[in-house]
Formats: sequence, C-alpha cells, structure tokens
Amino acid sequence: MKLIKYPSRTEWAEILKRPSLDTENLFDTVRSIIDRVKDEGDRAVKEYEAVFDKVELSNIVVTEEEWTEGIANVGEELKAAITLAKKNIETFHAAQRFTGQKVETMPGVTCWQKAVAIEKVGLYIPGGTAPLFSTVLMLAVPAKIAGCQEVVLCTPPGKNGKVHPAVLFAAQLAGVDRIFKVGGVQAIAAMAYGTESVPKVYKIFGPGNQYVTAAKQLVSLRDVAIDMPAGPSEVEVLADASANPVFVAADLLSQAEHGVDSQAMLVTTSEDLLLEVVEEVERQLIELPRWEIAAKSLSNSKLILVRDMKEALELTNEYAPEHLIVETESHTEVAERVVNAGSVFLGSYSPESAGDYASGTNHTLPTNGYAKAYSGVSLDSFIRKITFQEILPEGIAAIGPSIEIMAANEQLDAHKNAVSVRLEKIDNKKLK
Ligand SMILES: NC(=O)c1ccc[n+]([C@@H]2O[C@H](COP(=O)([O-])OP(=O)(O)OC[C@H]3O[C@@H](n4cnc5c(N)ncnc54)[C@H](O)[C@@H]3O)[C@@H](O)[C@H]2O)c1
Ligand SMILES: N[C@H](CO)Cc1c[nH]c[nH+]1
Ligand SMILES: [Zn+2]
Repeated sequence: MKLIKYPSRTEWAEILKRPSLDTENLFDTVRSIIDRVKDEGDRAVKEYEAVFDKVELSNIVVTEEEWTEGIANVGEELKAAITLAKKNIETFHAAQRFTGQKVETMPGVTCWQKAVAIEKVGLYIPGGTAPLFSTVLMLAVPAKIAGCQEVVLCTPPGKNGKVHPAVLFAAQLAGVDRIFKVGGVQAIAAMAYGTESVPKVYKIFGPGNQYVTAAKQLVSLRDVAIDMPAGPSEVEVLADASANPVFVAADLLSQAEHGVDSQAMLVTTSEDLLLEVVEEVERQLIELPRWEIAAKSLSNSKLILVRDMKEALELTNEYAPEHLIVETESHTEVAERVVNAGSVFLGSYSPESAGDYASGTNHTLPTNGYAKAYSGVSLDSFIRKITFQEILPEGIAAIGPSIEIMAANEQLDAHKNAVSVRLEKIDNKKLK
C-alpha cells in the first residue's frame, strides 16, 4: 500500500486513479466477442465458455434436475443465512415502492405517473473467482417486487460445468425463472441480442470484472438498457484518531480480496492511526486464504494522510467511492457532507460486509467514480414511470392559447392546429 502524506491538490488526480486494464485493447477484445455471439448465438457462447471458463458444454441451460440436485447440496445453515438476508433485502426494497400522486396543474388538467415493471430482465452473477450468490438476492429480489415478468440469470459455470449450488438456491428463493451457464462478455451479449437458448432482455443488471463492465457499456450504446457500470469493488475508509485500526484494516481487506483490480483507500487525519492500520493489514493479510489476490489489489491501494476533516471530505467527494465507511467521532455530521458515494456505512459497527450480504441495502453499486452521477441498484432500476394526463374541455381552454402561441413560434403549425380545432369546438358549443 502506498503511504501518501499531505498531498497537494495538483496530485489528487493521480492519487485517485483506479487500476485499469489497457482500455483500447479491452474494448477491442470485448467488441469482437459481442459481435460473434450476436452473429453465431449458442455456438459462439459455447466456444467462449471453453476458452475462458475452461468448460465444454453441450447445453447451456440449467435443467430442472440440475437445479434440484444442486439445491440439495446446500447445507441448512447456509440456507437459513441466505433466507435471513433475503428477508432484509426484501423489507428495504419493498419500502421503496413508488406511490404516484395525481396532480392538477390547472383546473381541468390532471397529470400523474404510474410505475410499471420492465417486462424482461437479465441478471449477471459474477463467478470468475468467487460464486457471488449474494448478488442473486440483490438483483432478483427487487426484480420480483417490481413485478418483472421474465427474470433470467447468467453466471459462469465451475470447471465441472455446473452452477454453484448456493446460486441455484438463492435463485429459487428469489423467484428467478431461468438460469444459463454463461459468464463474462458472452453472457452480456447473449442477453442483449438473444441466442437459440438465451432470451433477449430489455435491461441487463449486475456487477462484474472489467470485461463484463465494458461489455455492458458497449451493448448499452444502442441495443439494451443497463443498470450502471458496476465494476471492480472499491472501499474508502474515512477515519480519525478515534477509529479502531483492527476494524479499519479488516474493512480494507474485505474489498481488496475481491479481485486484483479492486481498490481500498484510507483517508485519515491521524498519522498514528495510519501507521497502526499498516501493521494491522500486514498481520491480517497473511491469515487470508485469498491473500495473493488481496496483496495484489493492495498494491493499487493508498493510505492518505490529510490536514483536516474538511480536506478529507473534499478528497472523498472527488474520489466518489463505491463504498464509504465513516469511522470518525462525529460520523453523522461528517456523513451529512458526503455528496459522492455509492453506499455509506456509519460508525465502528457498520462494516461494509453488512451491506454486501444482509443489512438490506443493495450491493450492486457504481464504481470507477461513476457514483458522481449514478445510483446503485434499487427498486427504481426495475421500473419505468409512465406519465399520464387527462385534460377536460375547461383544461384545454385554459392552456390551449399558450400552446398555440408556443407552437406558432416554434414554426410547428400542425401542433398549433391540434389545439385550435378543439378550442373552436368549445367556442362553438358556448355560442349555441
Ligand atoms: N460494483 C459492484 O457492485 C460489484 C459487486 C460484486 C462484485 N463486483 C466485482 O465483480 C468482479 C467479479 O469478477 P470475476 O472475474 O470474479 O467474475 P466475472 O463473472 O465478472 O468474470 C468472469 C468472466 O470474465 C471473463 N474473462 C476473464 N478473462 C477474460 C479475458 N482475458 N478476455 C475476455 N473475457 C475474460 C470470462 O468469461 C469469465 O467467465 C470483481 O471485480 C468484483 O470486485 C462488483
Ligand atoms: N462488495 C461487492 C460489491 O462491490 C459485493 C459482494 C458480494 N459478495 C461479497 N461482496
Ligand atoms: Zn464485497
């Protein structure tokens, strides 16, 4: 981890850079995979599964038997944990239901919005280095609450050609309709364009590595909607001298272990804390089964000492982390001043892992600074709001003359006419 003391503002851009693959080549590679899947369907999908996931598949559909057999391998303890998490995620997302109000903008002019679920959605569940069955809940639970009619899921199979049993269990619990053994770019392309097996969907959701994220961005340019760019995980801990270095180190490592391109940052006003965290990270790292991945990702990570909390917050808002843990004396006050972050965790007993699994919030969040403009997945991500209006004769009489003047000035006479013919009818009735 790089230790940086009192950086000047001119250094910020360099310090806050995310680790990334060579973008030029990344997009070229991804584009060529998408094109082949679009043209050749299942055949190309199977070929890419052999290349990237090292598995020869005769059928990419998870059958009823595979589903049942897989679920039977999930232990009761894990089932109970997943069930508890699902309940909290459901409670939090159900509370986000939209209740549109009818608004009378003028007498006789009523406008309102109605939430309507996206009919066909595709969920991507990462599985390159860890089977993220928690992500199934994060995506399928709000999809079902929203009322999506067709919920399909793609995830990379293991080397045995099977989907992880806990992914199958979570999918069944949350109400997923169909599962396909497809990962990476080929999964995104299959859901964007459809293949013989995988249906084309209207919107694709889910996190993934840089290949998956680039694929989502490319297909969304023209052909399908996506939730947001949810790439390699990030966490920033914003801490002062009151923070517990053991907790801080554990939180940094919890995201560092996701992948070699994850990033963990500490921004602190306390040099003592910073030094204690360095020692603690080293101590905890060697105990981790995924220490090699975490160690690589820590080489992208920074511990930054700043002059005061004002500067800490400015740096944080510029970084716009996916996750922000605030471990300071007055965390409520500090949190009030956070404007750019995906999900914020307050106080010593709110580890980021809680949001990853079971507190109820969604863990599919914008990375790479996109938190400046995007929200994480929520119930809203699965609906559209259609506007309605009903205008009575007295309403068109009230707004019609203004519409006529505006349309005439935009030189759009047909628009004006659509109002004029109605106003004339109303006038004629009055004359009679
Ligand atoms: N932002 C979020 O909300 C969020 C949530 C959970 C996980 N994540 C991130 O998701 C990622 C999961 O990554 P992962 O790799 O474990 O799983 P993944 O499922 O995203 O990617 C695995 C797939 O990548 C493809 N791939 C690998 N190397 C490739 C190459 N050279 N060319 C083309 N395709 C290639 C393969 O098809 C493989 O199936 C991690 O970076 C993690 O941090 C983010
Ligand atoms: N931290 C990830 C989001 O960046 C989500 C996750 C799933 N499992 C564990 N963590
Ligand atoms: Zn995580």
